[in-house]
Amino acid sequence: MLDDAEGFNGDTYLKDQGRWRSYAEQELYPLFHYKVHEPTDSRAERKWWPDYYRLNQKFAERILEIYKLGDIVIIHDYHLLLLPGLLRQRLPCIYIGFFLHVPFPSSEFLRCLIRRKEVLEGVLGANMIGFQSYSHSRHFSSCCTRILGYDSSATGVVACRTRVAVDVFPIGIDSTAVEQIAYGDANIEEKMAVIRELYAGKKIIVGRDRLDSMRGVAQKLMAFEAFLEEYPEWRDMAVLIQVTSPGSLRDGNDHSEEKTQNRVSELVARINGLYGSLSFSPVQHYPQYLSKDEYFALLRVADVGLITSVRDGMNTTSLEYVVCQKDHYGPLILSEFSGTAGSLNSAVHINPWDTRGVAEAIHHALTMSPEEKQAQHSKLYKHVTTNTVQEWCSNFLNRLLTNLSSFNQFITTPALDKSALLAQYRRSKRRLFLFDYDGTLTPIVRDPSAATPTDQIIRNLKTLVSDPRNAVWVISGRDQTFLNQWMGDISELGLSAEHGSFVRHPRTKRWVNLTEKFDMSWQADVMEILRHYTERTQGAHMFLQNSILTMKGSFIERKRCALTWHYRRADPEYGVFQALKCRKHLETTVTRKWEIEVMAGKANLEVRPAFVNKGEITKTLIEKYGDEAPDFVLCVGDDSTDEGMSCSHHFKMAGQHYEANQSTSDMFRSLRTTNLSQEHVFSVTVGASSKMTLASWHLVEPADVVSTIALLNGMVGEGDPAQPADVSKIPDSRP
Ligand SMILES: O=P(O)(O)OC[C@H]1O[C@H](O[C@H]2O[C@H](CO)[C@@H](O)[C@H](O)[C@H]2O)[C@H](O)[C@@H](O)[C@@H]1O
Repeated sequence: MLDDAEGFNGDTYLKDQGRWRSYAEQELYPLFHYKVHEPTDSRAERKWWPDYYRLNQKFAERILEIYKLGDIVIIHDYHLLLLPGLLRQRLPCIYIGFFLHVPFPSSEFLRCLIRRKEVLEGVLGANMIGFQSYSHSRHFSSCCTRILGYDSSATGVVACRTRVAVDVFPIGIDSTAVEQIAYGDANIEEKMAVIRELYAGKKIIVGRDRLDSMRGVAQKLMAFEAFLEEYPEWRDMAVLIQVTSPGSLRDGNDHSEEKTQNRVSELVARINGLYGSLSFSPVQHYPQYLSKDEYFALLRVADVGLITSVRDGMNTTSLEYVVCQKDHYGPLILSEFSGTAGSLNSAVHINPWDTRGVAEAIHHALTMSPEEKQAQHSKLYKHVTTNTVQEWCSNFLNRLLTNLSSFNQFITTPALDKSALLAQYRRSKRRLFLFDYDGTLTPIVRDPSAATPTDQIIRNLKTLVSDPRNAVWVISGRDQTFLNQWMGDISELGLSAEHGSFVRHPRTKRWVNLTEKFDMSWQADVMEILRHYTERTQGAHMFLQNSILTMKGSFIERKRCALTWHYRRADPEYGVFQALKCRKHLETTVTRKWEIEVMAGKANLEVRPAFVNKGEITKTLIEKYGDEAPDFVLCVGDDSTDEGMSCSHHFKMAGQHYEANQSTSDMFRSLRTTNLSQEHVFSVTVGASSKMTLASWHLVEPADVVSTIALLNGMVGEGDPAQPADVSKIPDSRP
């Protein structure tokens, strides 16, 4: 990536430190603050990206040198977004917590980043990702769904093989240290006296910001100008002391920092020209760094603190201001776009874009009664001194440890032990195979009719059924027509359609309808509700995995008995939202009237008679063996409707009913109480090892299921994943 031919040798690295930060500060930082730069030929971006990658790689290399098993790595901020992924590649079991100090933008903004995918995948290498505020965490999860196609919620993202926790940790300051410095230094008192003397008889409004466009200094000045215009009584009575420290590289590559600087100077000159005199300028602008003494003196002497940032992660000045006002109770005016706004509820909240509104807020702050100021301040002070940075550290660590221990102990399902499976297969005489279809024998794709079995699957199923010791069943939610069309020719294969509603026994052509006597009038009521949601859950153009997809919207699959409402082709987040509403609607109306059940499948809701399910059919098949129980059972499924399939027998034994929300420990304990000998049963879920399941084993994807069958058939190399023939067959990674 970087070599001497490019002119990068060790010395240059050391001298040219700024280049390592270029990508983070000129691309990520502005974009994370909702700022897109002017169109460019993207040459600079292409130059910065390798440096950014290399920087992250260097950190990874150094960590790997000193890492010991069990160590926890905590990574901070946007300079190191790739580091979690780089570490995870080398050490799959490493524990990583990541915290982002700046905002995280909505997917509409992140999409503008050329390297959006790499950045998201990189940070998803962590076990837990922390954000300053709920909206940032929600945006992140939504980006993972909309840009990477992963399943996500406000609390986590399921990335390929594992669940990454997402949480909110608003950061605090070391309030004790700030208080000790601000109140324990005679120099500060001296400086305060000087400022007070300079502005004797005047109210002091203080602003201290970095000079970049995100800090809203121009907005602040415009609001101050409006304040002097609207409230002439304050013209000689109030001064705005604004200190702006120079920004870093961060304002993008469109010279906007320079523009902000010019705009600020113009505004200062205009306000002082309009409302100042020879003896007094209402805006005192200091474009410089402040010493610690000066900074704390200014915060202590202020009558009002004014923060108008248009976007920031956590505004520490606002927190320090609160500590410094413990004997003066100056109100804090705080932008609602500041990361601290969510925590500092008692501040005077403003919208920096509402110039007149901010002017009014300044007047209000200056005219508050002493009691009101004190009451407001004491709430702010309590918050800042309770939610300190120390508190933040322990919260972050505790939550990370909880997440790590729950992943490790309860959720992780081991990969299928294929040698144990093969050994038991070879020594057994009565073998039962139960396969789900969608997501198990074939990958999940966007269009149900495109999920057809490959030649390898058919060949392997045929070989499997040809052994008289094997009873092989496909137990699916699909209807008879579909199963007949694609697997009907394998006469030795048992088929169960629509979640156990219809059964075709091996070596028969006839389908038995188990719902024959069931009143089907419920379908009309359910259809009406499903139509209502179909009409309201339309399609969208969506960006997924680097291509634009036209999502046609939700639709109803009408089977002979069951009705399935599919929302995979709707906007992913809106589809989930509508499905929740639809499910609730069904469960508070039709399921009370009829003996029917609503199941949440993969991007679908299915409604079918309550007495048929995959568990029931499994139970019947096992019971048929009577005293001669099968000595080999392989049961493979991928979604919640299959969970009942792998455990029906032991739940009967335990006299319990399986509840989807039953705690994991209960579920696994129950699994061990089956009446079939445990070493004869292989219940396998297809998906991540971190998936909540009753199964004892997992395989990552349908291709692994096929290769496992091939292994039992002695057809090694037969189970290689099929190449998708057309775009409709490209697996959809969302569950
Ligand atoms: O029990 P299964 O064999 O797993 O069948 C469950 C449902 O699968 C089908 O829908 C699902 O797979 C589609 C193709 O990959 C996918 O587009 C859809 O989003 C999934 O929900 C099928 O259409 C349903 O009838 C089955 O009940």
